[in-house]
Amino acid sequence: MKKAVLVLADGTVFEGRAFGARGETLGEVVFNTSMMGYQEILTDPSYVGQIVTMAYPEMGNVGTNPEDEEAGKPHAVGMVVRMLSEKSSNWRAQETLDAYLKRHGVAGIEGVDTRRLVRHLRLHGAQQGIISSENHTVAALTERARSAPGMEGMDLATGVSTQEPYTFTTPSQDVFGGAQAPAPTPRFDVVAYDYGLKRSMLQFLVDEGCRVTVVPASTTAEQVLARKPHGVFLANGPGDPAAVKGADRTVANLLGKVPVFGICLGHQILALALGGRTYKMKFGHRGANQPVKDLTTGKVEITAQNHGFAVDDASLKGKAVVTHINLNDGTVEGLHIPDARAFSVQYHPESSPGPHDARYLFARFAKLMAQ
Ligand SMILES: NC(=O)CC[C@H](N)C(=O)O
Repeated sequence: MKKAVLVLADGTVFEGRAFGARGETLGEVVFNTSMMGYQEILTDPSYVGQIVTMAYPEMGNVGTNPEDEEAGKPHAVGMVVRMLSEKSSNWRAQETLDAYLKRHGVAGIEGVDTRRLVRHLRLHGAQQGIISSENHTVAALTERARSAPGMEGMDLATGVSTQEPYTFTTPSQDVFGGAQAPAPTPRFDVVAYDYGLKRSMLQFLVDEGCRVTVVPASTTAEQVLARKPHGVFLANGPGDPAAVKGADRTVANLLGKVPVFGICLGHQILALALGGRTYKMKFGHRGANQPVKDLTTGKVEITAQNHGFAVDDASLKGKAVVTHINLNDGTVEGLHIPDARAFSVQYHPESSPGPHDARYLFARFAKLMAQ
């Protein structure tokens, strides 16, 4: 295999071998502690502009398949792994991870001391970096990574959002049982803002009896209200929430008029709509093992997460109730605005990949719409 390097903006170098597409890729280097689900992670549009390091040491052993795609293609711009499994060993596998990334033009590096890399990012923060299998000097690569703009101020959601509205009616799939569960008869019309959404979120909404209309991020509140929806869903997405053009004002104009449920970027935008502030975290939360406490019940959920920004609790000035916190660092994980029939979570109740502890939140949204 061809030699490759990962060079961070602070000049740290990691050597390894190229896999996936050859060449060079630049992005924010982040780490994910999930042991499985690399295909769902790679295809999650929230990873636009990011190179994902998988902390778990062996990747690629179940190959890739058409059902585990969260969007039509991988959105992460690069992948860093300790050991790449050359063989796919799973009844659903259709392509190796290497061939899959090659086909989609995504560069990877394997054989990297990912334990050192993760510790480095944890200590010094997520930062821009380059994977390269071309023979450039480390100094040149460092300089390029150093001068690349960071995530702050980046409106990446508008770029990945759908151009046209569309209807989504597919329920979640039972990959073990083979056939799909029949979709329940729709009871609710839901408008879903696409900031870079994962398909499984829509499937779980359909499972709860929602007829989902997905709309572009730039859709105005008036256009949405004209559809007379029972509820509005704010999806996840890449980049800086504060940079998503007009999103805070749009959501502010929806609050109080229709039930709202937000996930991740959607949660952050909901906070901005209330006049709150979001900030860039040092290295974020990415993985399938983040403990979150529901302050209203005292219950702890193990959650899937993927975010690099967070809501500043103090900036909300009591306009929302903080319902959930992260038990690792105390950051805000959930909000409730009782007067406006709106709630949101920073984590991913659809998981995909990850534990199913929080899937009840889709039912909570349905209950809110039924009232
Ligand atoms: N998954 C998401 O929606 C991520 C939201 C935002 N881009 C962040 O990194 O915090």
